[in-house]
Amino acid sequence: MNDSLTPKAIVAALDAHIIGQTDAKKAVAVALRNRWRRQRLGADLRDEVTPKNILMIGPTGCGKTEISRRLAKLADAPFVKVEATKFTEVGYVGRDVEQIARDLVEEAIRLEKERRRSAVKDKAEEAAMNRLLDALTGKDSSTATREAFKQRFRDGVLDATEIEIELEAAPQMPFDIPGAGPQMINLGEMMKGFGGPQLKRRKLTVPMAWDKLVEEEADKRLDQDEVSRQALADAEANGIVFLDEIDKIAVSDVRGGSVSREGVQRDLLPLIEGTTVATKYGPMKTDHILFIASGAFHVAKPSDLLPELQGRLPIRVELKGLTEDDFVAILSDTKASLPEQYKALIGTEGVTIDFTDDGIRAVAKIAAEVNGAVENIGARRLQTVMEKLLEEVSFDAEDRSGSSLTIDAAYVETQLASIARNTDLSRFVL
Ligand SMILES: Nc1ncnc2c1ncn2[C@@H]1O[C@H](COP(=O)(O)OP(=O)(O)OP(=O)(O)O)[C@@H](O)[C@H]1O
Repeated sequence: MNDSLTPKAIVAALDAHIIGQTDAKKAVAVALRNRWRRQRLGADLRDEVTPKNILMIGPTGCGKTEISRRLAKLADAPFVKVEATKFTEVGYVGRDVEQIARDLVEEAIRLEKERRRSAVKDKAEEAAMNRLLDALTGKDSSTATREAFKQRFRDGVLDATEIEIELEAAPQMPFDIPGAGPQMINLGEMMKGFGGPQLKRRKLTVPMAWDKLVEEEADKRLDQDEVSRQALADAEANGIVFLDEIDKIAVSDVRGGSVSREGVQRDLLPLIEGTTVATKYGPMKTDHILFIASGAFHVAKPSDLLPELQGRLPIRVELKGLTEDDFVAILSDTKASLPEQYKALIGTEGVTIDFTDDGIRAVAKIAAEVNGAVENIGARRLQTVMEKLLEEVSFDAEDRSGSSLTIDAAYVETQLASIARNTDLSRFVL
């Protein structure tokens, strides 16, 4: 992990994307830094220090997932999000929770491959280009023809052309056998025993074929054993699991369903306390995974969770519901904010859109109003409101090329006010 990721630096980096919620940002920042600190301890003490897992309490759409996801990205750490309620569904068997660890390893594998692909990029691209030219011009084509096609490819002339290429078939079965884990059949590996991996012909556009070929050529050049080993270690030491809706498996009453909910808590416990899960890359220890559990806790309270589980989530942070002013800040002060995204997207069609300050304020006001009148879904409301606001322009942007549009309070009013003020309608539309 990067030495410069001090708690202050982490909070500052999160501030660029998430408005407010300082307590939660500080808690995750310290948790991440503690991992860095632990790596610097002597071996005997290092094993004793377990992560101080976090319980985030706050209404929906206020930034719980976003903070955790951004933290993982910052740390380049494997991250998975799981809904705790998923395990209360019909057909659930206790060991399904182990799938969380397996998913984390898969994510670590993806990250590890991504890191290593850049090292073999040049060689992979060279080989991919040869295969692409074989497909476009035939294996026996002259150097001049190949060079000409290479140039056309680079100039984007072939972007809409479709070609057939041979790719390795997916290396494993497309479905998991519940609980099978390590015994999962790896078709790619099996086929190697029968003279190489299975190939499959696929028809793709040239740019898509290029991406697939580069990926395949890069993977061929990676030491798969080394990738697995490193990814497993990465998941064990740096993995972050976000357990959403933990409040929904707390037992606040004795009515139906509570047994299974308590059962899920019991099943989750070993994972959080530290156990070894069999994965197809080898056994994985879960002791040092950081768990961030989250829930609104409108009905159940944290004290309704099993005491053992409460003990494993010692850091409690409360996140606040977002106000109209927060919405203004989210729209104006975050990196790659929604208005910026729409501006750039519509800009590709030659239409310039600009948001005025009062336009932004009007969007924030309507989002807050609809949240109050219909259902409070937090900052997610901004997405639905913005989408509706720009629906018309998004649809016919190509006819407006060269024009510009100023989105001020008056424009927002005309587009949205009638929907926003009509509760029944906004229930469906916004
Ligand atoms: N404080 C905030 N600042 C900026 N954007 C926010 C904030 N809170 C939420 N958002 C945006 O709203 C969306 C939903 O937020 P998020 O996924 O973090 O919700 P959540 O609190 O985890 O809710 P849930 O428990 O329902 O999953 C995301 O796109 C996120 O970027």
